[in-house]
Amino acid sequence: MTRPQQPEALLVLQDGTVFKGFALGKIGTAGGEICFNTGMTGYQEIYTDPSYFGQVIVNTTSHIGNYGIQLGAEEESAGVKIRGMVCNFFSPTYSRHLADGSLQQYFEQANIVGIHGIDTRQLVRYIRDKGVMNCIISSVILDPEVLFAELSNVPDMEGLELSSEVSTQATYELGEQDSRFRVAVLDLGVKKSIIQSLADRGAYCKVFPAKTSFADLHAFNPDGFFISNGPGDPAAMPYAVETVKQALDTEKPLFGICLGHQILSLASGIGTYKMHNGHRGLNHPVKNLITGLCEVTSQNHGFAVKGDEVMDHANVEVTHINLNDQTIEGIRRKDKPAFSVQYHPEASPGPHDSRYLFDDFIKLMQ
Ligand SMILES: NC(=O)CC[C@H](N)C(=O)O
Repeated sequence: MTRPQQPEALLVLQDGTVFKGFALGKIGTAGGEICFNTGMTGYQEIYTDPSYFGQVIVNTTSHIGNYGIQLGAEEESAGVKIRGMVCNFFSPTYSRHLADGSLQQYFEQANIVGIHGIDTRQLVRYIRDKGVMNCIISSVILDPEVLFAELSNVPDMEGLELSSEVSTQATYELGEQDSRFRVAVLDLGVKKSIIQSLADRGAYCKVFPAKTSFADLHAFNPDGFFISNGPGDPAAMPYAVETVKQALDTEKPLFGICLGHQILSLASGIGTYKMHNGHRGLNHPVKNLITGLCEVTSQNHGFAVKGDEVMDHANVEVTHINLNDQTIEGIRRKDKPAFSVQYHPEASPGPHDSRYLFDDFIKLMQ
């Protein structure tokens, strides 16, 4: 079978390594932090997850685009949040009768630049060994040296505050108004399926912009606080740390996911650090140290909380650890009704092993 002529594209890494491939999505140039996700499915949920804002995603699954896209149902936020995409085989056509369109059109409309025809096994092994770095993709600048020079304009993820760029601008509500539980959701880049998981369990959620003051959250008279996932470096978010500190003082239940877990840790005096490579995929094994059971989890994070500082903390205990690298995956406060996990119990996409955490939060509010 002969393929139609495709526009060429280049991927250049921060250390100067060049990969050649073909353009997908919009013709253009895009740079960001290069991250790989090993999930076998759920590409649209990944691309619309606000936690990926500013990042170029390498999908290690070799076929991308083949089941098209669905508007609404498979979107974790209003529109695509990633900066760019890299894959092996990109399918411009799709076969699924429920799809609303092709991934190619979806990316074109969202101005997303991508590259395919890349040996993603080679690329992932490379960045796995060298560690996380920035990259740039282009289907218009095809001189590697010129493109490499453009890379210096891509900001470093470390120290970058991004939540306020993806958070809601105005408050909104979800769930039944006369519900037994009112939850104040601090939106640091929240995924839709997380708010839905709370609403499905009978919580009436009011979602607040990232930089909302504690006083405004408190004015909603919530039964509990939820601190969401989101992009960027948690250490660059003193405003959210301050809000969480004040929320803890109320002695009301507080639950954090991913970035929310990192913010709860910072508010408890535990530091965070940038990992050599993040955890991004659907099959990360986590051990629950309270029950002794293992969970298969969905993950997406590039920062983590400092293990030794958790261990030494008088009022914080480790509840979950990652069985691949022993990093901290969950904590709880001994002196407050507050807990958090580094991974994604809403698991959209992903396994459902960890959904009990939403039930635990509801029970704490009872
Ligand atoms: N999914 C998230 O909330 C990610 C948190 C944070 N931005 C990190 O990369 O570690």
